[in-house]
Amino acid sequence: MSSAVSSSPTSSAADAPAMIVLGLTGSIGMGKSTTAGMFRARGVPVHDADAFVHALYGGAAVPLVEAAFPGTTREGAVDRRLLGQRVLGNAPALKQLEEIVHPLVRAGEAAFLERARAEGAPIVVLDIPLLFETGAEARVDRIAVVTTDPAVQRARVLARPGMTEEKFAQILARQMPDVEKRRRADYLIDTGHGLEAARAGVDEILADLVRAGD
Ligand SMILES: CC(C)(COP(=O)(O)OP(=O)(O)OC[C@H]1O[C@@H](n2cnc3c(N)ncnc32)[C@H](O)[C@@H]1O)[C@@H](O)C(=O)NCCC(=O)NCCS
Ligand SMILES: Nc1ncnc2c1ncn2[C@@H]1O[C@H](COP(=O)(O)OP(=O)(O)OP(=O)(O)O)[C@@H](O)[C@H]1O
Repeated sequence: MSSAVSSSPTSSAADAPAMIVLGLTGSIGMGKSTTAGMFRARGVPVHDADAFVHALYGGAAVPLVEAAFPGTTREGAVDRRLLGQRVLGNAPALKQLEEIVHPLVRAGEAAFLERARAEGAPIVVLDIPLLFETGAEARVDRIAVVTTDPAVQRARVLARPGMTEEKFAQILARQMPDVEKRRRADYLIDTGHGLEAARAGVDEILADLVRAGD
């Protein structure tokens, strides 16, 4: 794990204590959600962009998605399998979907940050799969990249129900390569050595952030 950090945490109000925003990212199957859960278990508020999208697909995004991709919603909810079939491997369609979804995710993230600030949280985590790809670096103070060996990643992803080699390749093609993400990270969490090792990594990061906030 690298502890090299350059920027200092920022605060929206001059008299309020600074809240440190940690960006958490990683490619498909690297263990991002599991690691985000470890931050949550330590009492750190987490905003999970993938989970937020999934929730939107049972609410605000449904009419927008149905209008753009007719036949991909069922009984008032987006069918992610059908939608995935429509957009994965079709770059313009995926871009169109991202243009619908990403502003809603940004708004949800802003509301989350506002709530966390009001509650006086010292540290929060933004779990953003496309952190580097969408320029979200500018919205976080530090970046942790969840990573492991590509063979482990591959085995994990292909073990998922409904996952195929083709779908995996299509998603990977839309994500910045892991090696580049690692290069840009302030911290690395390797999920290839079990849950305890990853938890220890999470605790080291939190200790470092607490020092940075002092
Ligand atoms: C294509 C969809 C319907 C597939 O749904 P499904 O439940 O099968 O997959 P899930 O959402 O769990 O994502 C699987 C993996 O793909 C990654 N991923 C999702 N969307 C994208 C994307 N636009 N570009 C690159 N990777 C993506 C996720 O981070 C995750 O690692 C869904 O991922 C989606 O709606 N994506 C577009 C919205 C988006 O950009 N989400 C990313 C976070 S804001
Ligand atoms: N530290 C760890 N030790 C062992 N297994 C792990 C660890 N972290 C994650 N895993 C396993 O790896 C798999 C993928 O994890 P997870 O769902 O958290 O990945 P993800 O990066 O959020 O995936 P996606 O981006 O595709 O949603 C799961 O089966 C999970 O149990």
